[in-house]
Amino acid sequence: MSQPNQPKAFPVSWDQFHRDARALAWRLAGQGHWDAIVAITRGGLVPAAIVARELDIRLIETVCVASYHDYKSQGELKVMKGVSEDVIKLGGGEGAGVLIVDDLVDTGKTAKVVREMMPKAHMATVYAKPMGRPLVDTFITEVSQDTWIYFPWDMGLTFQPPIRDGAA
Ligand SMILES: O=P(O)(O)OC[C@H]1O[C@H](OP(=O)(O)OP(=O)(O)O)[C@H](O)[C@@H]1O
Ligand SMILES: O=c1[nH]c(=O)c2nc[nH]c2[nH]1
Ligand SMILES: [Mg+2]
Repeated sequence: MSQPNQPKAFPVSWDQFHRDARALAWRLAGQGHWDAIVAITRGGLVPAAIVARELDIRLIETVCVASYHDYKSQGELKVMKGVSEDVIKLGGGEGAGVLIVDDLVDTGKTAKVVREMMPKAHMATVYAKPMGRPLVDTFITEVSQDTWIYFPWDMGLTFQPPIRDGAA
């Protein structure tokens, strides 16, 4: 189970996230036409907005899943809102033509639950860890399982002690 106190840290700035999400859009653009995006809230909302802008996708749905209830442990996975039948049926059923977007896949628990709702959808994340990687069709950057990704919306500017004072 991943935790923010993982030994390795991968901090991502807004600029970096925008570049990586755009790179994801470039990759997806070469793979066909998408009728709709299903964003996995909340982390998937940000890359979904960027991908939707780049690929001119106007039909955006959410699936509301929460798995990490505090910053210490992965709680039970909860689906708070599913995907509308209209979106699932779009490209002929089972999510064909639908792009599922999330910020990352870690253990793959979240991706597995959402994929089961739309088996023919295309799952895309910006980042992936090895355990979850088999559940994702397209991603940009892989980090090791013992790395915690720090997203820009979870961070703020803070003082950094000089390296000579023992900063890691
Ligand atoms: O592959 P997994 O182990 O399931 O973990 C990945 C999920 O965990 C995080 O969401 P989280 O449930 O923390 O909610 P949030 O998007 O609202 O931050 C992240 O945004 C992914 O959706
Ligand atoms: O901010 C986050 N960083 C991560 O590495 C992660 N893994 C699951 N959920 C996560 N949230
Ligand atoms: Mg999430």
